[in-house]
Amino acid sequence: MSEPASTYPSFAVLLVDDEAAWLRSMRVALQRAGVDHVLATQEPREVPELLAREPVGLVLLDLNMPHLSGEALLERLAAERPEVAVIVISGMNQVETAVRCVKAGALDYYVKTAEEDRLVGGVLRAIRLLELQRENREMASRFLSGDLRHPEAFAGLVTQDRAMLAIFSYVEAVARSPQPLLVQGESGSGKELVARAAHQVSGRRGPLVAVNVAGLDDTVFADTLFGHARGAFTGAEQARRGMVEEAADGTLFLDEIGDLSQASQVKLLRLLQEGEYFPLGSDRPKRLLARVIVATHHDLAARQAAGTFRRDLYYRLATHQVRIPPLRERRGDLPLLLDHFLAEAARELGKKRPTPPRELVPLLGSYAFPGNVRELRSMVLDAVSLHRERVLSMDAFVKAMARGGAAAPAPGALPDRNPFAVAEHLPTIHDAVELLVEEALSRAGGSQTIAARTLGITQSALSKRLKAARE
Ligand SMILES: Nc1ncnc2c1ncn2[C@@H]1O[C@H](COP(=O)(O)OP(=O)(O)OP(=O)(O)O)[C@@H](O)[C@H]1O
Repeated sequence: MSEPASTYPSFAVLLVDDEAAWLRSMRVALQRAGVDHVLATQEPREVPELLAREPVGLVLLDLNMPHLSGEALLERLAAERPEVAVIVISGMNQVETAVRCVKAGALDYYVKTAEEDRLVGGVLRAIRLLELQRENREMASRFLSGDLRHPEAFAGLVTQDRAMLAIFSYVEAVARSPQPLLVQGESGSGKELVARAAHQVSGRRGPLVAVNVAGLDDTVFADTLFGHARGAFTGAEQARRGMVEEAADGTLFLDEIGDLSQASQVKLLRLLQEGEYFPLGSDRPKRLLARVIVATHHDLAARQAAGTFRRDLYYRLATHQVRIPPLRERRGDLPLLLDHFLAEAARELGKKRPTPPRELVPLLGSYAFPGNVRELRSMVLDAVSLHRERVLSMDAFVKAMARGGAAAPAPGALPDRNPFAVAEHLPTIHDAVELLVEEALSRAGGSQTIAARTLGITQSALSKRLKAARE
């Protein structure tokens, strides 16, 4: 489906006033505040036809106009186009009129003499509200249909996990929002891939510019993001564009945001709040034209609660957020990912794709994967590079798991419900252990190594137990 190029908001704002000078100044003020799509008319009678032709989501309506009064038009719009929001702008500061307008369906009421900033602030708040409502509706319909409009953007993310697919739907639903997107998840879980997909579905024409902000001191952070003017500091012989400018009309992806210093947090907050920034040594502000996506492997809410991450910045960043589940919470993806990485490794190494032994997936399923998908990928690459026979050896995997702290059973492996809760008669401890061992061996395809790992005991302990049971 073809979609319009990215503009903010996703709908047009229509100004209706018989005063040409007010229309002009309001249009400029809104455009300066980043509202790209502004239409204007001096003729209230044209409005219904304009609404039929243009994707208008918000009308700023003057009350006192010749031919058709603002109040009459407001009533007509409320009846015929209830989905279009109306903010009334009146020359009069009359409470009764304001109450009447709000009762008739106006979203808000402003007096024309109010400071322009207040009026623009009110319009921006209304736009934000309408965009959130639109995103909500879109999300609800996507969850119901389960369809992705741009599956190709997510093609690099191999998964059939329901939680992951729901995240893709969400990312699509908020793709056009100018609000930041926060992507959380353990290291190696695919945060950067999700950020890239979000950029791809945003319809933004500019590039995705990625900056890892961990370990950047505040001066380097400011210079990297905002750039500098010529002569801004000793050695600054040339002016330099910052990453914010490089990412114009695209996406600025700030990775490891949880590690940002306090001073840099203030700078980022100001950038997001004001939509403007100053390159170092320059007194000419530049506009933020990029959408910001941030990622972290930390729990940002916990950092905020602990006081290491600014609360105001957290709330700015967290309007839209996703948490990528760790691989151990989506073990159903293991066969698919294994397949994908085996093919990838064989291609990279110029080898024939090896056949994985039957026991490999259960073995991988018993492991916690602290390094998530990245760890699985390198395990597979390592195993394929050592591989000689037709069937892939499990040795490389067993060794890699031991290095990754595999002795402990995988966290999260405990069932949600006690499996004995449904048993009419409880088995004795001896019988329960026998049954457990039998089940683990059957799931491990008879491999004692894997069964022992699943049970959280050493292989020699399992083999002793089996011997004892046979005697
Ligand atoms: N669902 C997936 N399908 C295919 N490959 C994946 C998937 N998830 C992650 N990967 C691979 O795992 C590696 C790590 O992914 P990515 O860089 O997106 O993780 P991250 O969460 O951003 O990690 P970090 O926190 O360390 O920056 C990449 O090589 C990527 O190709």
